[in-house]
Parts: sequence; structure tokens; C-alpha cells
Amino acid sequence: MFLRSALSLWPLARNGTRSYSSTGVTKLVAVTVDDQTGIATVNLQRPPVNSLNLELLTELSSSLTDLEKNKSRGIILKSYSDAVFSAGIDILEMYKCEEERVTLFWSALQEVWIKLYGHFAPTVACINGHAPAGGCLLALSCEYRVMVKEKTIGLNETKLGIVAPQWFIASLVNIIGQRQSEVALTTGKMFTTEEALRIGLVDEMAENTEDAFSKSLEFFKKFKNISPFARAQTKAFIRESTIQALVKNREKDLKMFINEIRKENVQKGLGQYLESLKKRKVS
Ligand SMILES: CC/C=C\C/C=C\CCC/C=C/CC(=O)SCCNC(=O)CCNC(=O)[C@H](O)C(C)(C)COP(=O)(O)OP(=O)(O)OC[C@H]1O[C@@H](n2cnc3c(N)ncnc32)[C@H](O)[C@@H]1OP(=O)(O)O
Repeated sequence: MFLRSALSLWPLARNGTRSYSSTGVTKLVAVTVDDQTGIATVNLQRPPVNSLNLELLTELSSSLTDLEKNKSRGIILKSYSDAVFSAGIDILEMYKCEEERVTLFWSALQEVWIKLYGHFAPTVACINGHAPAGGCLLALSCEYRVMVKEKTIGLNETKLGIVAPQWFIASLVNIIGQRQSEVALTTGKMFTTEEALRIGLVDEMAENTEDAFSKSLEFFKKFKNISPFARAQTKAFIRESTIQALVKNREKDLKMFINEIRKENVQKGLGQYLESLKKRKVS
């Protein structure tokens, strides 16, 4: 009954799923909701590597708001690409950036993290490709991670000469603990899927995207006999202090980000990193 009335808020059904985008035109984020289960698939689709720019984050943020309003039964976050889940922040948002745009950009990233980390329904990252830095952050924000074999994941910020903000760090520490996080963050370690599974950074390994998706769906079955309210409130209690640490310091965090990326040595490093990306290829 509850499911029916919640789902009736969604746009027209098509082949057992409902698709929508908050702008009415699907662009960088496509959301489909399964009619039977009420589970939403949020597909990131910004070629070539789903790097996170202002437009993608703004769409993702409003999709998350819609899913919260429409009482989705769960979210699977995945990529349109079998190669890359998300390449993290679009370096062009940090390199030679205008103050107004970078302010909007960082605020949108904060907003997405707050909404995803605190989403009331169960969330799964179906990591069907590489997930460095901001890509890893999105995966860490979910409750469960299924990752396709032979990909890589990690917070590699120090390799770019930048510092992962406290909320990135907290998201990692809450999953793999302080010691493992310290080593990983200070060395900018990118874990293979197999390594990530061993340290609990991901929960399951999959053969391919299809396998990852079906394993992601299985996660929701764990809550079949659990009260949705009890589940959601427990999640909120567990995550509250981590979320509040950013919510209370958003302005300070924004200023720190802008100060940091404006430094001459950081700008130089980002420029060199962009150049090196253009020269190299990952198999
Ligand atoms: C005191 C502290 C206080 C505050 C904090 C201050 C500071 C800042 C914290 C900021 C946090 C940043 C987090 C980030 O997310 S930074 C981004 C890090 N991302 C990466 O390092 C990933 C880089 N990319 C890759 O490793 C590979 O591209 C990848 C493995 C994802 C995919 O490889 P593949 O071979 O499939 O593709 P490529 O040929 O490499 O790439 C295709 C084209 O895309 C361009 N590209 C890739 N990644 C990015 C990116 N992140 N931003 C912009 N552009 C990107 C790449 O150059 C290719 O372009 P073309 O050559 O085709 O033009």
C-alpha cells in the first residue's frame, strides 16, 4: 500500500520502470525507478569519464532531493561506462577557475555528499569502473559497495599535491578505520578491486557490470523484515556526527578549499597533472 502510494508520485510507467530527470530532460544523471521494487538506479552519464563538474553535481543533487521526496525504497548509484565509475572532480573546476563558479561548484559537492551520505533509504554504489578521489567519495557515501574486478579505487589527492578535506577523510575512516586510512591517504593509494575487498573498502567483488548490478539489488533484500523507519533512524544516528561536522562548517570548508587551490604551487601541480593525464592511458 505504502509502496503504491509512494510510487504514484512518479511520472508515467514504461516497461516496469519510471524514468525522470529533475529538469525534464535527461542529461548528465539519469534516474529510473523499478515499478515493482521502488528501487532507483541513478546513472552518471558524463562522457568520457564522469568527472564531477558543477552541472553534473547540480543534477545529482536535485535527483537526490526528488528521490527523498518520493520516498524511494533504495538507490543504486552507477556509471553509464564500464570503464570508469567517476574520475572524481573535473580538474578544470579547480584549475584556473573563477571565484563565482568555484564557489557554486564546491557548494554543490558539499550538498551532494550531505544528501547521499544522509539519504534515508538504503544506498549501494555499483562501482562498475575506476573510482579515484571524488569518484571514491561518492562510493564511500553509500552504505554498500559492489565493485567490478580489476578496477581501482581510492582517495589519491596527495598524488595531485592536494589535501583531502576532513569529510572525505571521515567517509573513509568510517569504513576502513584510522590506521588503514592514514596509510592510504598519505600515500595517495589507489587500491585494486581485490585489495579493496581485502581491507573492507568494498563489500563485494563482481565479474562485470551486470553481475555488479544484480549483487547490488541483492543488498536490499537484507531489509525485507526490517522496519524502514527503524533502519533509517539507525542510519541517521550512526552518520549524524560525521554529517554535522560538515554542515556546521560549510563556509569554513569552502574558504579552505578556495585558498588551497588558489596557491601557486597547487595550480602548477594541477596543470602538470592535467597534462600527464592527456599523455597516459590506463588499460
Ligand atoms: C587544507 C585542506 C582544505 C581543503 C581542501 C583543499 C583542496 C582540495 C581537495 C579537492 C579534492 C579533489 C578530489 C578529486 O576528485 S581530484 C580528481 C582526481 N582524479 C584523478 O586523479 C583521476 C584522473 N583520471 C584518471 O586516472 C583516468 O582518467 C581514469 C583512470 C579515471 C580513466 O582512465 P581512461 O584511460 O579510461 O581515460 P583517460 O584517457 O585517462 O581520460 C579520458 C579523458 O578524460 C580526461 N580526464 C580524466 N580524468 C579527469 C578529471 N578528473 N578531470 C578532468 N579531466 C579528466 C583525460 O585527460 C582525457 O582527456 P583527453 O585526453 O581525452 O582530452
